[in-house]
Amino acid sequence: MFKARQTMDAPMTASAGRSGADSCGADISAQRQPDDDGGDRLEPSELRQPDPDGSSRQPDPGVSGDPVAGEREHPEPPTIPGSGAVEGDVLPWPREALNPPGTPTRLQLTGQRPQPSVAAPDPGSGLAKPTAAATPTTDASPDAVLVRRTLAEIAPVADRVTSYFYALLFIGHPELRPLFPVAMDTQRDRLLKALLTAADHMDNPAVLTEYLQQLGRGHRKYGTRAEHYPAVGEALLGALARYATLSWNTETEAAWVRIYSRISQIMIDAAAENEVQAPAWWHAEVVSHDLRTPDIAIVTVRPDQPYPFVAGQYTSLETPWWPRVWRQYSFAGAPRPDGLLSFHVKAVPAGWVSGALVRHARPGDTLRLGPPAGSMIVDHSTDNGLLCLGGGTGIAPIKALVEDVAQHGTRRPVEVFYGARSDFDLYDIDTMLRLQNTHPWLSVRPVVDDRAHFPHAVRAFGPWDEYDGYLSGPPGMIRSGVDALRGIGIPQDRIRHDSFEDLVMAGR
Ligand SMILES: NC(=O)C1=CN([C@@H]2O[C@H](COP(=O)(O)OP(=O)(O)OC[C@H]3O[C@@H](n4cnc5c(N)ncnc54)[C@H](O)[C@@H]3O)[C@@H](O)[C@H]2O)C=CC1
Repeated sequence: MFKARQTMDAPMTASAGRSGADSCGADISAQRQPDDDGGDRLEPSELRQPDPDGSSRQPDPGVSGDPVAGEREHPEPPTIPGSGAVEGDVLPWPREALNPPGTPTRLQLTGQRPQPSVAAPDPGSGLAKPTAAATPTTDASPDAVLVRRTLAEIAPVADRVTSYFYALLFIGHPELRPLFPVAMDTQRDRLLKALLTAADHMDNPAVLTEYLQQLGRGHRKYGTRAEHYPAVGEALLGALARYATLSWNTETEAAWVRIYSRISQIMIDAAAENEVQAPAWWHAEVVSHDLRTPDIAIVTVRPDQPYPFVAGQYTSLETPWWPRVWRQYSFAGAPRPDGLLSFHVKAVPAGWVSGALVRHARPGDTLRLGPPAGSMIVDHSTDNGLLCLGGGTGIAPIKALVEDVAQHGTRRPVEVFYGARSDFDLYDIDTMLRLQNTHPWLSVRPVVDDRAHFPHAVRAFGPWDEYDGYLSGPPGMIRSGVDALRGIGIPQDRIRHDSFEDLVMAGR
């Protein structure tokens, strides 16, 4: 172990030094919100809410405990959005389709209807589980075989590994504790999960590198500096050695040191490169708050400096009420000339950030935004149509994709299926139908379905062989949507959606 620890200092390279010198770690305390004094030592129940505008507004009364893992808010990669159309564009589906565009399709599912697909494990739960490729195969590298053996061994005790990892980290390096949220209960495994997920995919360098670069850039907003990485590596190896007793030996430890050195170096380099191009975070003032249902708000903000992004991407967002608790939201529109950004936020049960954004944010409040991320963007190198499935607030990036196609002025058919559990939940249908009226190449089909069969509605339409798929919504809908789109003939490599883990696993 000692040897391993020494070896893990390797990532401290020239670029690492650059990164550390003036990184946001120093700035973050300057940016800390008024309520943040000593906050990281408080338990959630002790939290006092700030009152940034002097009013008595308080965060979500429904918040009794911890942030919920499912709060995207956006499935976070463990811690990855003028028309030239001519009227009369021919849309490649039969006109005898069930309902005309714009008419809600009600799925009266019977025995004859498509059955729900078998859901894959929830990527949001537990540590990185060894994937199909975790089974040693002849083409897996020797290090990958060793690393996956460890992952398989610790999977059943994931919670304990996580607790031990953070205990080691914070006891050995208390100076790192303030970089993490006050309440770690559901956030705590994001870092570890990211590392283990990366390790599990070490034989897929293209995907791994892109993922880690994004992770490295994204960590700048937390105040992460290059010199923090060895401490994390020590805690990682300490936790693995403690719980993978059967597979842990010198050889395995050396393999983990090599992979962690690679992981951390890619993250450090990406952060250093990004530092000269972009701020670690942006401040953004809420300029409008449109409560569409009691639980869903469209929040529009004005960043304090230009915010470059591409339609289909998402960002991380921190409210003044819950410092260092970040959640991800997709941009609900393509970049616009006035620079404003909109987000669709649904207050989920016990959702700290979502509750605060829906129930307490008001014009004049200031949020923080992390860098843009995500690769669910329009492929402009093809003329293929876009088959888009947006479930619930997952319609937000789909709207951005539609605006993007419109801005490019191409005549590509775009077919949007907008799924919701009830008519009431189709909170943005008017906007989507307005877009449909403006753009002849666009069709919007609301699908009201509360039995999780929504993605299979596409089967009744088509043909879809000249379409690319874009999926956005709850993780289960994405998984079921991938199955449905593959079932109607769209190859995997033409199906786009967020979530690194889903992408990697589906790509094997
Ligand atoms: N707000 C944002 O910017 C974005 C949000 N998301 C995600 O979208 C989700 C939206 O949640 P809600 O609005 O509550 O959606 P919801 O739970 O009400 O579901 C929306 C639609 O998806 C269907 N569905 C749900 N689970 C399914 C499953 N397992 N298989 C097949 N179909 C399923 C439902 O039947 C419904 O038609 C959240 O998970 C959020 O993280 C995704 C992208 C962007």
